[in-house]
Amino acid sequence: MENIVEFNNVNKYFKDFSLENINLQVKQGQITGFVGANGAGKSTTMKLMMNLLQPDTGEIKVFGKDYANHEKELKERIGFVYDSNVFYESLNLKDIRKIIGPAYKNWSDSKFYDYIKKFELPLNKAIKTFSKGMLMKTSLAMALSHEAEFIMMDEPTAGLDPVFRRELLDILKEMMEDGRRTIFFSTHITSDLERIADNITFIQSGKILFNESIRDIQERYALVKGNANLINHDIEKYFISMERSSTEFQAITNNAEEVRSLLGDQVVMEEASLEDIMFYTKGASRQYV
Ligand SMILES: Nc1ncnc2c1ncn2[C@@H]1O[C@H](COP(=O)(O)OP(=O)(O)OP(=O)(O)O)[C@@H](O)[C@H]1O
Repeated sequence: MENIVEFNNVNKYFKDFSLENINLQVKQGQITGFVGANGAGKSTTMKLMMNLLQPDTGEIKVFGKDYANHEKELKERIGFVYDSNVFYESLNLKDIRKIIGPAYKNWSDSKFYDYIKKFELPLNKAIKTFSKGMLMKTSLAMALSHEAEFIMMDEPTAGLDPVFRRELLDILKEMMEDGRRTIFFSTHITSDLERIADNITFIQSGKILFNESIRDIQERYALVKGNANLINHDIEKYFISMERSSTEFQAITNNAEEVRSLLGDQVVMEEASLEDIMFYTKGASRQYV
């Protein structure tokens, strides 16, 4: 499978924060969810992906090409979807089409009008009257109208009501059906990931903790429960977090296969939710990752 984005040993230093040695691949034809706590470095990583920031060291390639020599082509192929209004507030969608359309080689007016209709957006109303969800759909319609193959979104569902959120996720899923597009989006909402993501990239304090398919993550991690007398140093090293009383323990492992082979029927193993995995991995990362 082709990588749409590749970060190779990327470092970016700010005064009080740095992205450290980022190695990251975004796979073609898939939806990757980008998660991490507030301030972990998600927006900074996405700005690097769009060339709004440049790395201090390391290499970034998009569609196998660098920005230094292919900026215009890459910008044509990428759609950045956001929920804030970057246009004059009094403009409507018809005005915006006239400004944005000519900027893109592959712009299609008919696609634009199709999406506006599909997303039930008003053509003649000023943008300042749009809700957050409508702005998100506007931005998505723009990206799809210039045939963006790689769609990047910074927290697309934050602040949307549950009905609208599900509608937007369904639109994203539908967009993926012809297999030509790739989506990379940041979110704090794990149910969004469970609904649509194929892969998860997890960043913490400027470092990537994992970048894997959801299926692999769910196979690798498990909740383990059992009698406290089963715990010894050899077992404990497979746990990224553990709570223990004098009689029982409950732990989370990132090596379910090994724990199963060591403890088998003596313990109960259950699927860990993404929320559990992120919560416990975060706490454990200083020690184990
Ligand atoms: N231009 C800049 N100059 C200096 N520091 C910066 C700059 N941009 C971001 N930072 C710092 O980098 C850190 C990471 O910020 P970033 O916006 O990438 O996090 P995030 O994961 O997107 O957070 P959130 O989920 O809250 O949006 C923060 O501590 C922020 O203050």
